[in-house]
Amino acid sequence: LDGRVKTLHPSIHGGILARRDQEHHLKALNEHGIGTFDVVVVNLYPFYDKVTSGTISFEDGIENIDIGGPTLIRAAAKNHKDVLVVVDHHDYPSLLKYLQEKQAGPQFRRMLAWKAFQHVASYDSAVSEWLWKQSSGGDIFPPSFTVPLSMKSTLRYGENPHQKAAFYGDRSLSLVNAGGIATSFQHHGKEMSYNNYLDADAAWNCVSEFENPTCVVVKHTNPCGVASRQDVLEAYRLAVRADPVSAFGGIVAFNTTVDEDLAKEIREFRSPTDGETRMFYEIVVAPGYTEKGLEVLKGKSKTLRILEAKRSGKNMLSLRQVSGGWLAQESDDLTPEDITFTTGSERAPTDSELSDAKFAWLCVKHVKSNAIVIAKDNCMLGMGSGQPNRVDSLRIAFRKAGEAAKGAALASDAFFPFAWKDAVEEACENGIGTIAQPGGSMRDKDAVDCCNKYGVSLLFTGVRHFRH
Ligand SMILES: NC(=O)c1ncn([C@@H]2O[C@H](COP(=O)(O)O)[C@@H](O)[C@H]2O)c1NC=O
Repeated sequence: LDGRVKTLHPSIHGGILARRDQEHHLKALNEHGIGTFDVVVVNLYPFYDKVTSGTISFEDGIENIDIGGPTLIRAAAKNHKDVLVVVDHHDYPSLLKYLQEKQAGPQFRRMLAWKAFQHVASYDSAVSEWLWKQSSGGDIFPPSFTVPLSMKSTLRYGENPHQKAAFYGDRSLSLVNAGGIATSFQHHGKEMSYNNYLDADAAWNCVSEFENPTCVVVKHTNPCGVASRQDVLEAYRLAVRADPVSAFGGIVAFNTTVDEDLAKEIREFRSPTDGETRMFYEIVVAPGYTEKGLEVLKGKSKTLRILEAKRSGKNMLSLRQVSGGWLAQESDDLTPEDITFTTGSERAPTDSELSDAKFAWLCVKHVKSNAIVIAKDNCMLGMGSGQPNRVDSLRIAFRKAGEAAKGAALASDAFFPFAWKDAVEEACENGIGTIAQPGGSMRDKDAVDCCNKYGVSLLFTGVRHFRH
């Protein structure tokens, strides 16, 4: 059958599966003239590499599904008491040692068997994911699926030092060119911590949204400074100035290559709070570094983590754990280009107000709900995040923005419920120029009336950007 049935034979599988401590098993082998196998080493057809290396026909995909290999592996792993099974070249030295010393303890055998079944499960998950893609017409929610994870590193600790932690890479086919923090390269610095991964991910995803040279500063997964400028040095200074206290110890992300000048600025910039303290960051993330830029950024200190990342992919399946289960959703890929900003107030926004509103809207998407962002001239002036009510988030954003909020744009990640004295009124009283919000509240009209009273332009986006 064109080689489809080579090892699927009783002479082979009998020799692997026969229990050496069972007289009748050995007798049966003898009767059929079958010998025993002590070691099974298998390299499976490279299905993963084949189906991820560009276009491959459905027929070629099918032919690359290994059947004999996994069958050998499973048989040997089941009978690991008598047969050593090796699927990973890293285990060749220990195997060699066994072959020389002719002894392998039960723990070593069980470890090989564990690895064998894990290897086959991961292989099958790729085959199954591929077949789902071929058969589901684009449905990203299979009724069941297996996520192939492999450990990238153990971590010193988790969110807190009393929690053990590790970092796993996801080998799902859909993520093969997905980029993002999980596949970033660390040029320099201390080992990444659990919280570092979360923060770097938030910073990288946010900065990747912007087309113009942009700097995003993240603290505890929230962007606390964002600025876009043709001159990225200026973008960096503005992003830090938005909230220098929070930026201290934060993560700084750029969507442009970091060169010598920018690296010097990152290293030398003094905190705008006192003009003296040199800013300190946990991580710098960028799509690339010039040789000199990297050298300057490394400096004398060994601590600053320097990551080089590729743009995170779109159309991702986003998974999140709850106790006893996982929630799955499409990633939030909407950009301002996908959104119609409809004027709801009597006064339409000026071009620059509309541009401010779009910038604020991009930022607010990355802030934890309830989220409010105040922005002007492609620069975040203040943000309020994670408050259980919108009014508090708004007050925090205004407090951070200060006087600069006058005439600026405010984005709210969800509609204003307009209960009690509402946030809209407070924003208008504070001199905001434009408000962008999804709309959809039963009391949208109150928000419109309020904006008309103050001459504020109000934009409805029709979509919201909750981030829990
Ligand atoms: N005591 C604190 O408030 C505090 N200690 C550490 N952090 C921040 O937590 C993050 C690092 O976490 P870890 O220490 O788990 O690697 C950094 O962003 C660091 O600046 C803190 N949070 C700062 O806002």
